[in-house]
Order: sequence, then structure tokens, then C-alpha cells
Amino acid sequence: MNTEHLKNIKNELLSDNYYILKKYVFDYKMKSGNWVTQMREVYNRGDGAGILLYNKLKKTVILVKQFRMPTFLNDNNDGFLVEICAGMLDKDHPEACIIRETEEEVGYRIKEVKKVYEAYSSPGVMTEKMHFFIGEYTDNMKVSEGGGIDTEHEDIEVLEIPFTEAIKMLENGLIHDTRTIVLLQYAQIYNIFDAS
Ligand SMILES: Nc1nc2c(ncn2[C@@H]2O[C@H](COP(=O)(O)OP(=O)(O)O[C@H]3O[C@H](CO)[C@@H](O)[C@H](O)[C@@H]3O)[C@@H](O)[C@H]2O)c(=O)[nH]1
Ligand SMILES: [Mg+2]
Repeated sequence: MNTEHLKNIKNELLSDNYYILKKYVFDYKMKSGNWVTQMREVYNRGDGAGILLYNKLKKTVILVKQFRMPTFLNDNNDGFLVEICAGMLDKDHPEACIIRETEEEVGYRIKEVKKVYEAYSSPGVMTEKMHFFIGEYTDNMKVSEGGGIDTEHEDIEVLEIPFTEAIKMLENGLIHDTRTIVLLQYAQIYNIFDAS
């Protein structure tokens, strides 16, 4: 860790109601060499993983649709969002997390995943780092209907759609989740349906 541009880092807990929100006050050395005191509120809810599930034979992908309160509060009509399957690591290894989430949310027991990116979700405010995966599924990997964990009130609709339809949704501005846009574009750029 390189801290020559930082000193006097102090933090104060603002909320640990569910995850952790802290206020950080620190001295930061600007490019000019001047030191300034900055304050940032930082939300820590751990790291996450997401996956684009694709079936080469059927040329389909699996996405999920679920209610997201923060989007409802900011311009997303009924608050439902189409997303990749994703979850929080809960101290799991990213691969193990995304294999677990795939079964919980969409009902497929997959074995192999490929990591494609690692990126901060919202670097100005959250500590969260997202691990991005792609993974192949086939019909015989289906073990349940998915839908999420009832006791956690997860209410997930599983959408299995042709990749071409997902791309049309992207082009028509119907996908409003950055992680989903990233992985659909990854699939386009690297032509994952044709790659061996
Ligand atoms: N009671 C309560 N439950 C919560 C709260 N926040 C989340 N949960 C519960 O925590 C679980 C989170 O489910 P996951 O599938 O593990 O996470 P996710 O919400 O899909 O998160 C994924 O997408 C996020 C982007 O919106 C990512 O931030 C995250 O890393 C991950 O990839 C859900 O059961 C949800 O109800 C809260 O404030 N209160
Ligand atoms: Mg989830």
C-alpha cells in the first residue's frame, strides 16, 4: 500500500445498521504538493460477483429481473431491473460465490466459470469490488426453478432469452445495470458464442 499522498486518516462510524457506513477525514497531498483535508463517506458492504450465463447450443443467455429499491428512488418507473445473476461474496471465494448464486437465483448447477474482469462498482462512494464472470450452462445442468432465497425475501424472475434479443434490449436502452451492459458487450466483442 502506497500512502505517501495520505496522512492522518481518521474514521467515524455513521451506521452499522445492516452494512457499514463510515465518515473518513484525511489529509491528501495534491499534485501541486499542497496538503488539503478531505472528507468522504464510504459504504462498505463487501465485494460482489456477477456472471453472464450463456448456452452455445441454444444461443441464449440467462438474465434476472428483480425489484431494486434504489433504482425506484431514482427514475426507474416500477423499480424492476434486468441484470446478470449476481451476489455478494459473504466471505466466499469469488468463483465459489458465483457458482452458489447461479444455483440459488437461476437454478443451474454449473461447474466451470471464466473470470473476465475485476472492477470497482462505484469508486467514489463504495468499497465494493465486482468480480465478473462468464459461464456456459446447458439444459441438463438445471436442478431447480431458482428465484432466490425465500427467507431473504428474494423474488427473482429468471429470463432465458436469445442473445440477439438481449443485444436488442441493450441497443434500445432497456438495460440499466452497468454490470449487465459490461458483460453483454464482452460477449459481443469476444464473440463468445462462436469461440471454441
Ligand atoms: N434486511 C436487509 N437485507 C438486505 C439489505 N441489503 C441487502 N439485503 C439482502 O441481502 C441479500 C443480497 O443478495 P445477493 O444476491 O447476495 O446480492 P445482490 O443484492 O444481488 O447484490 C449483487 O448486486 C449488487 C448490485 O446491485 C452488487 O452491489 C453486489 O455486489 C452483488 O453483485 C438479499 O437477500 C437482500 O434481501 C438490507 O439493507 N437489509
Ligand atoms: Mg443477487
